[in-house]
Order: sequence, then C-alpha cells, then structure tokens
Amino acid sequence: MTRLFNDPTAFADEALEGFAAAHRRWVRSVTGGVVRAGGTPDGEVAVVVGGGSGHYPAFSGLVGRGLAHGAAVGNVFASPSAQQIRSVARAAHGGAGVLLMYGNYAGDVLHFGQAAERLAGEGVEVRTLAVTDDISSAGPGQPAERRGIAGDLPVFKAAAAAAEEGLPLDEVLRTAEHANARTRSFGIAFSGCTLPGAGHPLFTVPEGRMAVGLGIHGEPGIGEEPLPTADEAARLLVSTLLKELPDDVPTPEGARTAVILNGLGSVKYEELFVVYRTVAALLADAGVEIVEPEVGELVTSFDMAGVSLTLTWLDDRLERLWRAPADAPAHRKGALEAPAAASGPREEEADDTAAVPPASEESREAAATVLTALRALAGTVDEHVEELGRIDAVAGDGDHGIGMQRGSTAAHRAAAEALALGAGAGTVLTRAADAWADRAGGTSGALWGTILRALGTALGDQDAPTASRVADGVTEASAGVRRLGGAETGDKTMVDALVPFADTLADAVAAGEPLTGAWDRAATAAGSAAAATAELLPRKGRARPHAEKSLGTPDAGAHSLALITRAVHGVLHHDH
Ligand SMILES: Nc1ncnc2c1ncn2[C@@H]1O[C@H](COP(=O)(O)OP(=O)(O)O)[C@@H](O)[C@H]1O
Ligand SMILES: O=C(COP(=O)(O)O)[C@@H](O)CO
Repeated sequence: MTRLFNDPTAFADEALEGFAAAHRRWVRSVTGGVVRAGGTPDGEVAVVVGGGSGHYPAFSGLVGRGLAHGAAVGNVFASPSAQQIRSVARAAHGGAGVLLMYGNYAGDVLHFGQAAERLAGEGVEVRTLAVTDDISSAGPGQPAERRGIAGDLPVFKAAAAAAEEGLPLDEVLRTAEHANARTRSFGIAFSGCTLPGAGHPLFTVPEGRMAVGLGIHGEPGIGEEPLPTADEAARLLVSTLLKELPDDVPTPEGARTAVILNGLGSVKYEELFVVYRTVAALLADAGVEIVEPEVGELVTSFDMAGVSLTLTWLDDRLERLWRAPADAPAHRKGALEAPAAASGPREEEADDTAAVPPASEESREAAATVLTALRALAGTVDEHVEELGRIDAVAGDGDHGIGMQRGSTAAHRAAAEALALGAGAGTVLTRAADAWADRAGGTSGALWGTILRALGTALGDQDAPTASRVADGVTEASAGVRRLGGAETGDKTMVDALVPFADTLADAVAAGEPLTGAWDRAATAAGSAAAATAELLPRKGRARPHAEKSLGTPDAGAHSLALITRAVHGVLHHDH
C-alpha cells in the first residue's frame, strides 16, 4: 500500500523534488531529471541512465561520481519522454558524447531511441544500451527480448567507471555491452505492489505461494510455486542462475562474480541477510568467488514483496570497474580522488513555444474543431481511466489509464494554448503531439505523439482539412506507429485497432463517403478489432512475458484507441 501521497498524478514529480532537496551534495535538478551536482568533468563521456519512477534508488539515486552523470526520471512505471532524456543528456554532456542506458522496456526503448536521434541531430555524439539481465522474461535464445531489472546497477557502474577512466564513447559502450552480456538476474515475489492512489495491488499471490520470475512493475511472475523457506529460496535463485552461464564462462568453478541480492520494496533487510547467508554458501560450494556483494534495495517496485539475485561474471577488467570507487546517494564505495575540472551548469534552453506559424482562416476554423475533438478524447480517457488501468494490469503494469490521462490532458491544454495564439489545425495538432509525448512518456506517449503529429503534418496550417487529407494523415499515423514500435497486426497491441481504423477510413473516403460517415465506419472497425484482441497472445510490449494470462482480455492500447475514435466521431457528427 502506498499511503503517503497528495495528488497521485503528481507523485513522481513530488518525489523527485524531495529527493533532490535531500541530496544536494550529489545532484542538481534539471528539466526531466537530475545531473551530478559537480557536473561532468570536461572531456569525459557522460553516462545518462533513466526509467520510470517507483523503482528507487533506480534511477536518480544512482547519480554521482563513479556512477551515472545524470538520470532522466519518468512518471510512475513509465519511461521518461524523449524530451526529458534529451534535456538531461544536454545538461550532463561534458563534450565527449553521451551513453544513454535504460532497462529494455517498450517505452524506454522508444523514448531513449528518439532522444538519441534528436541529440545526434544537434551534434551530440550519442550511443544507447538497453540492459537485459532478467532471464525469466525471455529464453536464452532471445537475449535482446529480456528486460532489465537489478542488473542495471553493475552494468551502469561498469560503463560509468570506464567513462571515469577517460575511455572514448565507443569503448564505454563496448564495456557496457560486455558487462550486460555477463549479467544475469532471476527473482521471486510474494505479493504485488499498489500504485499511489490505487485501491488494490497490481497482482496478488495466493496465501502460501510465491510467484517465480518477477518483473519490477508488479508484473505477475511467469510461474507459481509453494512458499519456500529462506534456504529453499536461495537454492532456487542460485541453481537457476548457475544453469545459465554466459557463453564465455564455461564453468562456475574458479569464476568470480559481483553478487546483488535485491529487495523489491517490502522484504526486510534481515530477511535478505538470511537468504544471502545461503546464497553465499551455495556459490562457494560451486567454486564461485564472490566480489564485493551488495545486499539491499537497489531496484524496487514500490511495496512489492520480492527478492532477486543478480550475478555479474567478472573478468579482470569488469572486476576493476565493479570495485572502482563510487559516491552516489544510494551506492558508495572506496575513496575518490579530487574531482577533475568540470564546466559549470549548462544553460537550460529558452522556451520557444510562444509564437505560432501563420495560418489560413480555414485552417484556424478547423483548429477549433480539432480542439473540441481533443477535449472529447481527454474526456473519454478520464471516464475510462480505471478500466484502462485494470485491463493493463492483467498482464502489464497497470499504468495505461494514468499514462493516457496525463498525455491527453496535456495535449488538450497545449492545443488550447496554440489555438489562442491563432494557430492552424496542423500546429494545434503538432503542439498537442509534443505535449502528449513529453508529459506522459511511456509506450503510449510515444505512439500517440506519433499519431497526432502525423495528422498535424497532413492537415498543415493553410489548406482546408478535406476528408482525403484526414484519411492520409490517419494512414501515415498507422504507418508511423508500426515503424516506431515495430509491431504488426496480430501482435496484440494498439496496431490491431489502428490498422483497420486507418484502412476502413481510407477505403470509405476513396469511395466518396463524407468524413463523418467514413469515420463512423472506421471507428466501428476499430471497436470490433480491439474487442477481438482478447483472443490474441501478445508478442510485443509489457504483456509479452505473461502471454497466457492476457487471453480473454483485450489489449489496453487497442481498447483506448477504439474508445477515442468513437468519441471523436461524436464531435465530427455534431459539427456537420
Ligand atoms: N511495440 C509496440 N507497438 C505498438 N503498440 C505497442 C507496442 N508495445 C506496446 N504497445 C501498446 O502500448 C500499450 C501500453 O501502453 P502504456 O500503458 O503506455 O505502456 P507501458 O506502461 O508499457 O509504457 C499496450 O496496450 C499496446 O497497445
Ligand atoms: O516502466 C518503465 C519504462 O517502460 P514503459 O514501457 O514505459 O512502461 C520503467 O519503469 C522502467 O524503466
């Protein structure tokens, strides 16, 4: 249960504010997150990490000398937006390039990827690395599909220590890739977590049972077994990880590992120590030498009761980096030398959103209808916020309602501001697109940003918004979402509703049907397709590791898209 909060939608922002106020010796707040208080030494590669809130000390608590140079911090269980990441990366950049590091979640991959593109376009040398240590999230043959959990710490640290040694960007990246390839985690859980403001946990584990193969977003485990003793838990964790050694570690005998026994939020330190006692003994029995173990909370999931074991199989180089001194709010070891010279805080950019491009009278009239449609969109999301969260919690992380609400509210507000400045339909939509992606983060933030932007580009600020321009915009939105997310129909994502929506609209408009009737037909197609996703097994996104659990429940993103298209039809219908 999360008891202490004000407005649940402000929880992440308020927590970050308090964190920064309490840790001024280490960090400085910037738009989108925090950077080291002392800045990045000139000429040093900056390691910028990030992810959703709800995982403290990941990610802000890992910013400090010997560890990350900055952290982009998203909403609860949602990736930070590309804009936040870009802002933190620019503030952390010490002139030698930036390595962006994050867990391998759909929203993170989309937003960090977009941020990397923007930074590169601005002349910042940038590389990305997604941590993939959780062996329960995909088989050994699909390492790139695995998600990042407590293995974040050793992989981030290897990269940051390599940066501190003065290595160039590509060497820092290679070091991070090597550390990631040699890091494996596995976990178990006894109860799920409750998001701020929610009345019940994202999942429950029956009395006397444990979930095996946990995620860090209260995702249910991939299996269930009887509740173990501490020794049995230790045996399960160790034996599972010893069965999957990295390719270049032929046997545990004589190997050396960094070991992390991580508490997920409500397992007591003493309980962790009781488990660690046996973990250490079992590893010793297998001939493994433990190097500087960590037992405590390093990547959490609110009040989830769970524990995970991480092993990073060391070679001489990785061992030196793991042992290197660090001084971050949540991870300190060794003694650091005097800091190298760092440039002062980099200026935040001025807000250039005031002026809008000139627009024709026709386009400004259309912009008023767009605003009404965005109001209806936000209204239907508000009305269904709990239902969307409930659907997402079946096999995902339960935040779809909250994310859509933050995004659609911000989009409506930005659109209203642009309209008041005299913007045309295209600019109103592109401002709404940016606001949605920037405020919401998460997978749906990136995808809805893409949808609104495609529509805005198709409508422009000069021409009349004809039915065929709208249909072209929706067709481009459908292509853009598939390009960005890599999902196709049948993967159980919003694409399953978006493609039939776009295709039906385009066909009806091409057949000469007026926009309102064509949209009606398309919204009906989206509704049926969204309902039919209940019978699909997810192949993308957060729900994938829990495929069977999601059978019988539609995809949250497909359902919200269908609700939105129907609400927008109400506006078109009313207008004509
Ligand atoms: N690769 C993808 N392409 C298109 N849509 C996706 C993809 N991955 C996930 N989704 C959609 O995103 C929805 C979840 O959105 P959101 O709650 O923002 O996710 P998260 O919490 O994982 O960031 C899913 O229900 C699905 O419709
Ligand atoms: O949830 C996180 C980011 O992934 P999404 O796919 O946006 O949910 C975050 O908590 C871990 O980085």
